[in-house]
Amino acid sequence: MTTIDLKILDPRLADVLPAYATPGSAGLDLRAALDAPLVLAPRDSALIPTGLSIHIGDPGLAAMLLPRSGLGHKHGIVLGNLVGLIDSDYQGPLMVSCWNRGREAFTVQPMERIAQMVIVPVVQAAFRVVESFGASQRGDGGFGSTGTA
Ligand SMILES: O=c1ccn([C@H]2C[C@H](O)[C@@H](COP(=O)(O)OP(=O)(O)OP(=O)(O)O)O2)c(=O)[nH]1
Ligand SMILES: [Mg+2]
Repeated sequence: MTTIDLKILDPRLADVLPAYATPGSAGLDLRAALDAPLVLAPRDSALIPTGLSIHIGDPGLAAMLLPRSGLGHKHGIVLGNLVGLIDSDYQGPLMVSCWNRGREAFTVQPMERIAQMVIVPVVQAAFRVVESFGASQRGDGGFGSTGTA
C-alpha cells in the first residue's frame, strides 16, 4: 500500500476519510464538503470542495477523479471536466466539478459521496525529435481504420 500525505481542511472529514470500501476496490469515494444542500439544475455544474487536500509527492503517481457509476447512470451526475487529474505536486484543495448532464434537477447533500479518486502510475516521457518513424503495422491508420466487425 502506498502512503500519501493528506490534510483535513474541513473537520467533518476527520471521521470519514477516503477509504477503500472493499479489499479489491480501486476507487476512494470523495464527499461534498458543503454547508447546505446544493441544487444542480439540468446542465448546471458546480465546483464542490471535498474538504481535503493531498500531496502525492511522487512524479510516478497521479490521482484521477471519476464519476460514481450509480450517480452517473441513475441521476446524470458526472464530472464537468469528465475526468479530474491531480498532479503529484498539487497541494491545493481537492475539488470536484459536479455536472448534472441529466434531465432533472439533482440535490447534492452535504457530505454525500459525489465522486471517486483512483491513484494511478504515471510515466513521464521526454521527446526525441525525429524526421521519420520506424515502420509499424498500423502506420498512420486510425479513426476506424480497422473497421467495426
Ligand atoms: O477535478 C479536478 C481537476 C484538477 N484539480 C486540481 C489538481 C490539479 O493538479 C490542478 C490542475 O489541474 P489541471 O492541470 O487539470 O487544470 P488546468 O486547467 O490545466 O490548471 P493549471 O494551469 O493549474 O495546471 O487542479 C482538482 O482539484 N480537481
Ligand atoms: Mg494543467
